[in-house]
Amino acid sequence: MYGIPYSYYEELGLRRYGFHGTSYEYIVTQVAKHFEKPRKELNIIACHLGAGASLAAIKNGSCIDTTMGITPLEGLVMATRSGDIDPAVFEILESSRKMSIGQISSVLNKESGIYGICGEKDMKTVIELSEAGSEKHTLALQVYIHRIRKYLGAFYLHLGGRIDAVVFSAGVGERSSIVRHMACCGLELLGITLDKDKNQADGDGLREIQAEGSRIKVLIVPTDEELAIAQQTLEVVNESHA
Ligand SMILES: Nc1ncnc2c1ncn2[C@@H]1O[C@H](COP(=O)(O)OP(=O)(O)O)[C@@H](O)[C@H]1O
Ligand SMILES: CC(=O)OP(=O)(O)O
Ligand SMILES: [Mg+2]
Repeated sequence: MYGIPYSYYEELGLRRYGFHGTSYEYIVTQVAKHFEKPRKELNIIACHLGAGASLAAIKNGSCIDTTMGITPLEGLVMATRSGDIDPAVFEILESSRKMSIGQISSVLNKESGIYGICGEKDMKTVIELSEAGSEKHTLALQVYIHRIRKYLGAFYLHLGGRIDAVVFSAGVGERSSIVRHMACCGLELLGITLDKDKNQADGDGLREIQAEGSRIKVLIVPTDEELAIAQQTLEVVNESHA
């Protein structure tokens, strides 16, 4: 729920909703298989970090919280989306820049996020330029990571720390060892420790990258939303013929 008048929920269906459900469904299935555990017993924090990005807290195999809202604009700082922002920004831009709601909304969706901060939306390039010493690109990367960690902490508490795994998925989550390292850095006391070499190693398929002795596993799970859609479609078709 949003903390706004209840009638908006009743009359307009205005509530938090969430996205990337197809990817999370696929991830839960893969992780349950990997741990040979019933999915009803699986607690994970899943990080779907693509151009659009979100985190999901998954308890007993079901999502109990996610960072996107009624639209994909809420939550993490993404490639071009701002993520969480004070709604007062609308009023400020409307009065100072004479922008319409539609124009502001378009800027927050298409010209904000890491692109808004540093002028580059491809995370691979942002990291390269940051490593080459660009302050703007370093700032964008730090803001991006800061928001991921904020929700990682929140979801850790939602799950009472009883977590089987933190999962990284989608373009950035699967391919960027630096983002994974920055997201998990200093979390040893929470039971999350990455293995430096495993995190940096090339590979494909589901793999574990936590250090030995890390209470919580850290996984890379290549997501496959197309396959998940095909499988779910097949289930529906089979059910309707049953
Ligand atoms: N090696 C890499 N390091 C960092 N980011 C990467 C790497 N490879 C791809 N990406 C990033 O992954 C993102 C795209 O992820 P993807 O899940 O394919 O996106 P979409 O949300 O469009 O489905 C892009 O921002 C791209 O820069
Ligand atoms: C919801 C969303 O933004 O998805 P993606 O960017 O992964 O296409
Ligand atoms: Mg995607």
